[in-house]
Amino acid sequence: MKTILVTGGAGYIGSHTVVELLKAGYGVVIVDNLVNSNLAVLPRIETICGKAPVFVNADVRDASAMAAVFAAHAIDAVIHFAGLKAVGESVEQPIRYYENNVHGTMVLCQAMADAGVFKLVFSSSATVYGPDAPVPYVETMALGQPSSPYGASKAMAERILADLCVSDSRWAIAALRYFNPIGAHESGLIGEDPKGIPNNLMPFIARVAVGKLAELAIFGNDYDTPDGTCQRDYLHVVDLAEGHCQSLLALEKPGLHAFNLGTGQGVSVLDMVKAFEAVTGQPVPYKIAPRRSGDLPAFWANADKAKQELDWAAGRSLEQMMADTWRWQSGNPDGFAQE
Ligand SMILES: NC(=O)c1ccc[n+]([C@@H]2O[C@H](COP(=O)([O-])OP(=O)(O)OC[C@H]3O[C@@H](n4cnc5c(N)ncnc54)[C@H](O)[C@@H]3O)[C@@H](O)[C@H]2O)c1
Ligand SMILES: O=c1ccn([C@@H]2O[C@H](COP(=O)(O)OP(=O)(O)O[C@H]3O[C@H](CO)[C@@H](O)[C@H](O)[C@H]3O)[C@@H](O)[C@H]2O)c(=O)[nH]1
Repeated sequence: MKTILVTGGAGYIGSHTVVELLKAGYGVVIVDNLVNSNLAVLPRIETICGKAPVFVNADVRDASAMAAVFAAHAIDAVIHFAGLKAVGESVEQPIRYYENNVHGTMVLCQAMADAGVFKLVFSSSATVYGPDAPVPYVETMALGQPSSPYGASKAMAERILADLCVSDSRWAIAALRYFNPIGAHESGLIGEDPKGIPNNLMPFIARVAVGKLAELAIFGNDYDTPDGTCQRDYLHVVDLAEGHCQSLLALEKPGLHAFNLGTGQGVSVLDMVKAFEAVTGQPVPYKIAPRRSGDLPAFWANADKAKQELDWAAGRSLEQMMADTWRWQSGNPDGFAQE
């Protein structure tokens, strides 16, 4: 049985990926400092899978703690989710973001090399293409100039990982560029649980529908898009989790391999509201508000490379994303905090 170290495995995408890894027969060791997650996710993972991951409460920037993890467990590969992800917060706290996302990745990689582990799957983002890239984004495009420290931290980490691969041919790294993951596990037991008022569209819609927030503000309806609202490539978080399992197979080839993980379809903010209402029957009151600084009008993936090289495609429908989001939100109105 292969054992995967999952940093940030208590978080939103990490927890769904841990479920898919356990189901696929991997052993899992989670390292998470719980800065944006809750221990209550662990028994829920065990309920879904019938088995539990090992959990280590540690920070990936803590070199001695990471050395201890590699000494205690025979790790075959690492999936590195641990990072901070709020775009607006990163503009206010750039050093905290670079320190966590860039320095954290460097400490992890050094610990891996010291332990003789050279297979890594890295959580990157569509934002690395930068604001000027033509749509759809394709992996052959150069990294752009992301406009936020968060986006820049992901692009910097990718550059460092590319340099590592040049320095030592034992490294095999997949940089997975996620588009907009939404939805929840179909069990309704785990899902996205942002602290405070959500920044992202889907959890905001879900909190309006469950009565925790009064109305959605749609940030701009005067973009040059079919209905004037921004378009994004929303994919089901379980499809994304499966993409991580598939990408582990790509780690047989040395070097840095970038993959877009998205559906290839752009969906507008208004279409998201309509789809949620149609699937759940819950009204989502909204108002049109000014544009949000830094938002791009529209972007989506060319996901052909993942299909060809990973045999992966985002197959779950928008309807399923909405139904699963609502099952999670309505069954857990206070997220994991109620436990
Ligand atoms: N959710 C998205 O829309 C999205 C899009 C593109 C990329 N990503 C990236 O994917 C990864 C996972 O995102 P998510 O949505 O699951 O976020 P999340 O905040 O739910 O999960 C991140 C996890 O990492 C942990 N963590 C953060 N810093 C840590 C550190 N220094 N040491 C140990 N643990 C630490 C947090 O406690 C949390 O459990 C992040 O790197 C994020 O930047 C997310
Ligand atoms: O209350 C809200 C929240 C969002 N939006 C709009 O909804 C769309 C999607 O916004 P959001 O869910 O915040 O996603 P993005 O801004 O596309 O950013 C996400 O997707 C990027 C690409 O993967 C990642 O880099 C980011 O971390 C992640 O937050 C945008 O047009 C927003 O203007 C609203 O109208 N109202």
